[in-house]
Amino acid sequence: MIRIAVCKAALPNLASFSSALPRSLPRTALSLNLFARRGYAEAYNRTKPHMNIGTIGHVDHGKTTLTAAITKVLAESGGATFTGYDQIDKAPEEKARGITINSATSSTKLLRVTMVTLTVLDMLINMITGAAQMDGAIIVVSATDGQMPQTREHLLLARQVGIKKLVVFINKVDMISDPEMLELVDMEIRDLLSTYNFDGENTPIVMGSALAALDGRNDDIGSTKIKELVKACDEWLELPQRDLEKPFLLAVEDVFSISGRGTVATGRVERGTALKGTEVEILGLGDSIKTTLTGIEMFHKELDRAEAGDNMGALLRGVKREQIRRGQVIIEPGSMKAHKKFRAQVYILTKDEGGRYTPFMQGYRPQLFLRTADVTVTLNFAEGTPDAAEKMAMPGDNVELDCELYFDLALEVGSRFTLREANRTIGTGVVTKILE
Ligand SMILES: Nc1nc2c(ncn2[C@@H]2O[C@H](COP(=O)(O)OP(=O)(O)OP(=O)(O)O)[C@@H](O)[C@H]2O)c(=O)[nH]1
Ligand SMILES: [Mg+2]
Repeated sequence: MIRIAVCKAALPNLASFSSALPRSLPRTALSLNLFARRGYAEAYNRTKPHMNIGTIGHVDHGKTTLTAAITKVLAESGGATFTGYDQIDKAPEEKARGITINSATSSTKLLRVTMVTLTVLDMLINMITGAAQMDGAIIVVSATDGQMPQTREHLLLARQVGIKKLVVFINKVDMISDPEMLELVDMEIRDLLSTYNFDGENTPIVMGSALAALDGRNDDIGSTKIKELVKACDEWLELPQRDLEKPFLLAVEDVFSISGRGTVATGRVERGTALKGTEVEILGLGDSIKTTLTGIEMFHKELDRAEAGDNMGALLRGVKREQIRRGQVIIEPGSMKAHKKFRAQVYILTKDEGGRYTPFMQGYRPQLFLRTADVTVTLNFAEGTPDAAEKMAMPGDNVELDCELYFDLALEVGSRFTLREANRTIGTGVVTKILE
């Protein structure tokens, strides 16, 4: 009870983290499956709305089974290609493999979702760095356990990356004979949703069995419920608003040298649009470079234009392989600056949310993850904080910190980041003031 109260107290600030695009997501000990806006070239069509929906939830609650079940049930109506359980968490060489799902319902929203499965590790890194975005989520909760620490951790972090709505799937109802038990889980999860600033009252909760659907038995708790879940996603989740109007920004994920062509940086367009032939600036982690975007590639096709939400390859004129790296950004020249010092509002995760067990003091140095960058940062209590030298930041606290990065990064007021140490997320923050 007390823990929840602590989280609640932290929420007004967390809510203000939302808005716009995610900069980071949690490290979790789970496999996370993503329905992403990537896919086969022939399936790609800009006029149809796309959505990225991730499955989240506590370990073993049935995320992978559910993903397989969705593809199976939708495959029967021609809306997807069945992807077996074994294939879902596998590591494909190209990192992401698309399975197109045409929503089976008559909805206008999820006309076409491309489901991409990533390895656990890639998924974690992508989520942390914001390279993969989720527009909505299905949170899977096992009816046998009810909410668990990762259920809470994922809700918190989903909120922090700007997910405003999600759909709940209470799984494994085949193992529950007492209907009162299901009512309890329902109530408990609605409470929890409200605690984390989701609409606990109106969020659709579907109860069923992913395994039954996958095995093709007990349709009343199996395939019927999967269809209900897809319909709920269609109706309840909102199409994302892409930051099309803002100046172009691409977070560099990877860099390749293509013989005869030059250097290509790949990554997700966080905002704006870019036309082939425009001037761009490479920013962060040292000197900035001005160059020309000589080519745009997506799904092995040459395009003239890329926009927010796209994953693109950027061919850059006269830039050597070693002049650009992961963690930098490619922007409209002059639209942003790189900084080392800033003030931030930071929420320190509790141990139940996967965070630290112990407080930390002034001068603490974790890793800061911002978009695709990962840089050591020194944390001090904001200038003017009374008794800063003795003060401690406790798990569950919301603190104002002055942050000093080891390398400069492209950031601005509103930029969001994650703090990590020894493979765990210990805090999430938002930049409130540039200091230097
Ligand atoms: N009885 C029952 N078992 C289920 C159901 N759904 C999944 N399971 C079982 O629960 C176990 C965990 O399911 P997964 O789909 O691997 O769970 P997960 O959330 O992907 O687990 P991690 O990736 O390890 O976090 C497996 O043994 C599944 O067969 C269900 O509806 N009923
Ligand atoms: Mg799994």
